[in-house]
Amino acid sequence: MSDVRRPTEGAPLLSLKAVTLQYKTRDSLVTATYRVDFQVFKSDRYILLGPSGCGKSTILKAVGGFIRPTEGQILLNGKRITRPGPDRMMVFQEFDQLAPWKTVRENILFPMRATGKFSRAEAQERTDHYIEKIQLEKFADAYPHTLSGGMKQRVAIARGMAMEPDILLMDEPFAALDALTRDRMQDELLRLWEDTRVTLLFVTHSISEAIKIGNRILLLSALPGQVKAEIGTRDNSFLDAGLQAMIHDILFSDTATAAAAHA
Ligand SMILES: Nc1ncnc2c1ncn2[C@@H]1O[C@H](COP(=O)(O)OP(=O)(O)OP(=O)(O)O)[C@@H](O)[C@H]1O
Repeated sequence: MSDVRRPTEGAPLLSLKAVTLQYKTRDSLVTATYRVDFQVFKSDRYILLGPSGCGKSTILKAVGGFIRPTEGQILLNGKRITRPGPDRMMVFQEFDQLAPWKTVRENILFPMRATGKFSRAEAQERTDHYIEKIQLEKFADAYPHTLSGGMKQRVAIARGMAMEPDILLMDEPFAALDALTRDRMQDELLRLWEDTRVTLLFVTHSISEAIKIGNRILLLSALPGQVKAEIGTRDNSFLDAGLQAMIHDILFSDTATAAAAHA
């Protein structure tokens, strides 16, 4: 498959500028990320990679508009994010993210109609298109509890993509799947991306998944998450053991590293 690199021109779609994210509880203050900077361009498959608890999901929640930075700015298309919106769809790790009382078809259709972004006819057409893309035609009228974990994740991805968001936020969407299904789902996501060129912001703590899915990878340090490096990948770089070793070294070294490039 062809790779999309960071465009050398044009404004970024998403910018995080010195973003500090904190959780304040009655008796504690957790700093999840400290002054994180990065930019995502249209059609990037941008990966947030780092050890457990380094604030990856918290960054995704902040881009989703669910929490506000204590310090810094998050801009989408040059505008500050202040609340959730249909321009940012989310796919979670959990299999229970679909509405259990709605069929596959209704789950995919619902956000398109609820937000009024698409007419009834357009929404129906887009639903059929995505059901075909994820090869669940036979399950279009099935309820989520009758689907496997992988099938549910395909529906959640189709629902997100069908909305044509500016950016699709994916929080370890394949982490709860068995290794074989996970591998297939990664291939399927890349196929869907080829069709849609949707911008992805994808969280994982798997180095191999990051290299396979991403065209750009942000490496974060342990809590509080700080940027250690940013790496660009190339076609078939998931076969590149050297890249895996380099990422491992950067992630687990003590010193912060300046942005690294993998030509
Ligand atoms: N609602 C919350 N209240 C208080 N602290 C929280 C809350 N959610 C997360 N945290 C803390 O913020 C830090 C970052 O959590 P976050 O879930 O963003 O990490 P992560 O990198 O996504 O981890 P993982 O890879 O394990 O999912 C952790 O120390 C976590 O305990």
